[in-house]
Formats: sequence, C-alpha cells, structure tokens
Amino acid sequence: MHKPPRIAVAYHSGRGHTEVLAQAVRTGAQAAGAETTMVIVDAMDDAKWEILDTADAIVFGAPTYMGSASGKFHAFAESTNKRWARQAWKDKLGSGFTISACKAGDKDSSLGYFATLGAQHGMIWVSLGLLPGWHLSHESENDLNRLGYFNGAAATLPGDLPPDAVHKADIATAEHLGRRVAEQTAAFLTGRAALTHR
Ligand SMILES: Cc1cc2nc3c(=O)[nH]c(=O)nc-3n(C[C@H](O)[C@H](O)[C@H](O)COP(=O)(O)O)c2cc1C
Repeated sequence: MHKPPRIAVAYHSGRGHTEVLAQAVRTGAQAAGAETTMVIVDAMDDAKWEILDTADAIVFGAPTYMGSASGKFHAFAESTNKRWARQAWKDKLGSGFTISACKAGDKDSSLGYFATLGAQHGMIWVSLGLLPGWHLSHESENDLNRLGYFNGAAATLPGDLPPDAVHKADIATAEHLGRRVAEQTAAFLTGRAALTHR
C-alpha cells in the first residue's frame, strides 16, 4: 500500500478569485486520495518552503495581471532560484491554473509561464487532459474546459464580480485538474517504487 501523494497548491490571489480555483484544485486532488496543503506564496517562511520541498507535486496558481502571472507570484518564482540551482524540485509533478477578467485576457501567457517555471525546475508537467468544451454548436458555456485551454485550468470572471461568482464550469475544470494531478502523481510514485525494488 503506497502513501497518498502529497500535493501542494502554491498560489497568489489578489481579491479571492484565484483562491476559489485553488480550493477547487484541492477538492479534486483530495477526492482522488491525495494529501493536500495550501501555500499562499505572498509571504514565504521556512514552514511553507518545507511543504513545497517535500511535496510530490506542486500546482501553481495566480491571477493573470498585465498579461502574465501576477507580480507577487513572479516574486515567489524568482525566490526559488537557489532551489533551481540545485534542482531541488526535479521530478516533482506540476501543473497550473489562472483566472482573468477578459474572455481571453492573455491567460495563455500565465499558463505557459507556469509550465516554463516547472521545466526550469526539472518538473514533469501535467496537462489539463480535457478536450475543449463550448466549441461546437450543440455545446455550452457550462461545459468542462469551456475556455479551451490545454496547459492547465483557466477561468474567466468579470473583474467587478465577487469570488462566489466564479463560473461553476471553471470550478469543475479546476477540480478536474486537481484530480488529474493526484492520479498522475500516484501513478508516477507507484512506477518509481516498482523500479526501485526491481
Ligand atoms: C493589476 C491588474 C492587472 C490585470 N491584468 C489583466 C489582464 O492582463 N487580463 C485580464 O483579462 N484581466 C486582468 N486583470 C483582471 C484580473 O485578472 C481578474 O480580476 C482576476 O479574476 C483577479 O483574480 P484575484 O482576485 O485572484 O486577484 C487584471 C487585474 C489587475 C488588478
């Protein structure tokens, strides 16, 4: 019997929109049997770094600000440079999620940035693993992956609305991502353990 995968959700949220997605990623990962820990990256301390260093997978999240992940997330990412130098997070699994106000809003840049950050750390990237919803005439905005992203989970919410207005389909998409990261991490850990004991 293997230990449950440990998944950290490392995120910044300005007004609570990204927080809703972070909680959804956690819900999905827990439903798939993972142990999850939330790490708000605005103010890192030793305990938070320990959580990230010992996690089997890290899911990065931030709102899209000025066409990329928010500045606070970027500051966190830059502060991982010593870990980068010794490849401390190599072979952890990773993925990412974002939200923005515009329908498109350059969210792709944020998701691409998370994937590049993961690659710099030698992490193994987990895609969303869903076909796009809402892209044929019989489909609707209530579909999973209604915004049609592949590199992670994305959500759109008009900027003047409160966090509890985050679209249910976007929440379900983030839950799907959490589940998928948990399942892929469990499969990876099982495979690695089998190879070690061969
Ligand atoms: C400084 C700033 C820059 C923003 N830039 C973008 C942007 O480039 N594209 C976009 O669609 N929305 C943009 N937004 C809107 C936010 O992405 C959106 O409101 C998001 O849901 C906020 O999430 P949060 O509450 O987790 O911070 C911006 C908001 C702020 C405050």
